[in-house]
Amino acid sequence: METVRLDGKALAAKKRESIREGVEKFTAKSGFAPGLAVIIVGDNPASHSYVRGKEKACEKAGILSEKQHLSADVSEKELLDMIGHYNEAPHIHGILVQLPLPDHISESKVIEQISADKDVDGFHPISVGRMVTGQKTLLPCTPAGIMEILKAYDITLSGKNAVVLGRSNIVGKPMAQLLLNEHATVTVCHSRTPNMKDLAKSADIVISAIGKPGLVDDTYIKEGAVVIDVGISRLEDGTLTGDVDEAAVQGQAGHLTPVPGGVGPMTITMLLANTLQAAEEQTA
Ligand SMILES: NC(=O)C1=CN([C@@H]2O[C@H](COP(=O)(O)OP(=O)(O)OC[C@H]3O[C@@H](n4cnc5c(N)ncnc54)[C@H](OP(=O)(O)O)[C@@H]3O)[C@@H](O)[C@H]2O)C=CC1
Ligand SMILES: Nc1nc(=O)c2c([nH]1)NC[C@@H]1CN(c3ccc(C(=O)N[C@@H](CCC(=O)O)C(=O)O)cc3)C=[N+]21
Repeated sequence: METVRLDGKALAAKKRESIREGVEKFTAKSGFAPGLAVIIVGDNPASHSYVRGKEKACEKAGILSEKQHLSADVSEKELLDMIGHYNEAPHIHGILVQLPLPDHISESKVIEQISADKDVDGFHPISVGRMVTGQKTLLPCTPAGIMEILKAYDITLSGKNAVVLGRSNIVGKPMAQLLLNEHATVTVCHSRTPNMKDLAKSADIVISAIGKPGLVDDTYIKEGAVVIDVGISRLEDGTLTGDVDEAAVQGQAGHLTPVPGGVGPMTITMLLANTLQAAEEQTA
């Protein structure tokens, strides 16, 4: 069978245009632009490259972005104080602290310090609680972006078997929850799952968020299944690659997101959407 490529990049371009129009209306009405504070700690090149991508996207959408670069040995208190400052800043509607953080800083303390109203990553326990109970909230960008891809390609979720590979707080767990909210039957696999391949092979939808290049080949995929590749790894030659062995699943999968050009561009798009949503809610 022909594998349909799920073009996250093209969908992201379309959505960003409509977000740009929403931002323009917001700015005309309120007299100020939506504002995003991005805090990055340390000198991890991958993190800096993602943050550059976010800033560029904000600029194109008309969102004000304010970057704070802290050194890797900054104290936890200093970071918490900076977040406290942005919680009170009227020109900032969204706060993002780029992960991972250095080991001496508690990720959960930092996330809880962000005001839930400004939690554009959707990682705060209040946001997570609202998501789990099906209330309106700011949703985590990567899983929300994947839901938009599935919707844009009319992929039915209700009654389908979905298998999520990975159980991180930022991708795997919220992904499973959003699929469940749309009435899929969801299985979550992780490093202690003995029969991950069999579980994946039985699924209508496989979402891989592990970070192991090429792990998912045709032996994991049922004929016609929808395959979403969240993984991003940089190979020695500098190229980016996903968890899915694209050549192996070609012709076996019904649908497949490429890496790059699949989930990644939609993650940034949902960050823009969340920042606009947060600004609208804070000024309503
Ligand atoms: N496209 C995008 O927008 C984004 C992409 N990413 C990418 O997605 C990938 C996952 O990110 P993230 O969730 O933050 O990663 P984490 O490292 O936090 O989580 C990885 C998960 O994979 C599981 N795992 C690791 N090895 C195996 C294995 N051999 N078999 C089964 N399960 C395994 C781990 O299990 P356990 O819990 O038992 O340790 C864990 O649950 C990375 O490549 C990351 O770069 C991340 C965010 C956004
Ligand atoms: N607080 C926080 N929020 C995050 O959302 C967050 C984070 N920390 N830490 C790291 C991960 C990773 N992440 C990506 C965002 C965009 C692309 C992306 O745009 N990828 C492009 C390629 C980009 C390139 O060429 O470098 C693509 O897949 O096509 C990828 C990964 C967000 N994350």
